[in-house]
Amino acid sequence: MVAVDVVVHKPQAPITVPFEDAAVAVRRDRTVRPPVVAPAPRASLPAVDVEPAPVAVPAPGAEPAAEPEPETELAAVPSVEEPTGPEAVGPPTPADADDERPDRMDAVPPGPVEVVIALGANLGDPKATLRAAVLDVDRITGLELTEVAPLARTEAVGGPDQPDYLNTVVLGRTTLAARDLLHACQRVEQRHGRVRDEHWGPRTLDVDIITYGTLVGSSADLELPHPRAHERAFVLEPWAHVAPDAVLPGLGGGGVEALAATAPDSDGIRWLALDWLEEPAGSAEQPPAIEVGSSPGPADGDSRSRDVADAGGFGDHGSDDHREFDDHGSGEQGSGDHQGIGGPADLDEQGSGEHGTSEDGAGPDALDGDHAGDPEDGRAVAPAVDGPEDAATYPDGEPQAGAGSDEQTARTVPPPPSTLG
Ligand SMILES: Nc1ncnc2c1ncn2[C@@H]1O[C@H](COP(=O)(O)OP(=O)(O)OP(=O)(O)O)[C@@H](O)[C@H]1O
Ligand SMILES: Nc1nc2c(c(=O)[nH]1)N=C(CO)CN2
Repeated sequence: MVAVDVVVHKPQAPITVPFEDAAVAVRRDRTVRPPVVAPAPRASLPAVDVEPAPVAVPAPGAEPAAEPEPETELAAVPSVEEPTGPEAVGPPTPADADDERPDRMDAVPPGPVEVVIALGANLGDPKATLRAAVLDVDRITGLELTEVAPLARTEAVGGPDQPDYLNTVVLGRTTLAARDLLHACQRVEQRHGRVRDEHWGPRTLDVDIITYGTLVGSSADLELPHPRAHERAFVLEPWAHVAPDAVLPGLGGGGVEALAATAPDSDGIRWLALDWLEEPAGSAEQPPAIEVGSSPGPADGDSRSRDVADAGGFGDHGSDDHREFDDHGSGEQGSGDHQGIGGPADLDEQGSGEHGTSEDGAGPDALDGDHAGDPEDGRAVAPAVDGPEDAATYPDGEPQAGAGSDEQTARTVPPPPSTLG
């Protein structure tokens, strides 16, 4: 506590009546403050018409302004940047970690914000899970997917010994606040039996928000961009295929294509598959919509095995035929014309890029002939990723449980993938 006592003695005051001393005492300390004002209510959904107050964004390189002394406990109204504008916010404050007050992660954006979401799985039937999960993510109220990246088979990074992962990313636009999007993604994880028990351990499904517009910020439960995205080829590589010009904002950020090439795990990208969203016939059950606006409840182990992955389940966006997705054109973040995905002709036209030759995975005999490239010219192949019944084959000939059955001869560089919407 800081306090001060001031005493003023006025024995020589020009007063005609005699007196000994006149003293005035003033005591001031900082514990007495104006009454506390209740925090602002949390932005609720789908109140997209609520305009958050802008937050001053320092110019790049500028010294942060000195913090003014807070006058009350009123929580600052959070801000979300324009999708294209710069945003820089400081590290989390103690308040972020200590309480549930709204922060910028709760701000409902004034307009749609472009987002990138990464999905990964290495337990159960990862391919089927990811297909279903993409549909589930697409059905999140307040989120519209625009692109689905190729499916990448990737060596596990960190954690215990575990099977390879299948990874992909989806691009979209959302009118949700960042934290509401996180909760919706966590509900998708839980639908697929996600249980958090081991750090970087194997999982049926992981859904991470990689970017939310250009928002750079951190709170106790959400950091944007994802703090490890810049060093994860298993995120960057599929992302770069649908948005080669994309830029990852924030510390360590940069051009996604360049980051993908230099990421420590770039050699762990075994292959990429194009037409992986195609579902075997006879699984057209429509999943319920993912609701948003509340925190996900505890994981429900019974909910994981729904077989929902019919391409028609993309709500209003698509149809059963992935080629129709292509015809809808790519989103702003996407990469243009990519008709006829998965066919060898497309691959020949577009070349095989840096991963063109075959060195790991099964031999060409293991591939569906419709999708295999020409093994003689060393070009990339775009594998069919059809049924889980296909035998997994690895360089050492040993099947592995985790990443399913989508093997091929090479790490591949396919043409751009499915476009939704
Ligand atoms: N951008 C983000 N996307 C998803 N979760 C995030 C993000 N930032 C922070 N988190 C928090 O991270 C917590 C742990 O997430 P999770 O268990 O998926 O981590 P992980 O997948 O094992 O590791 P990693 O975060 O390295 O991918 C979540 O409960 C969530 O609150
Ligand atoms: N290849 C790969 N490795 C990982 C992944 C992942 O999705 N793919 N996720 C992790 C924790 O999120 C840790 N390691």
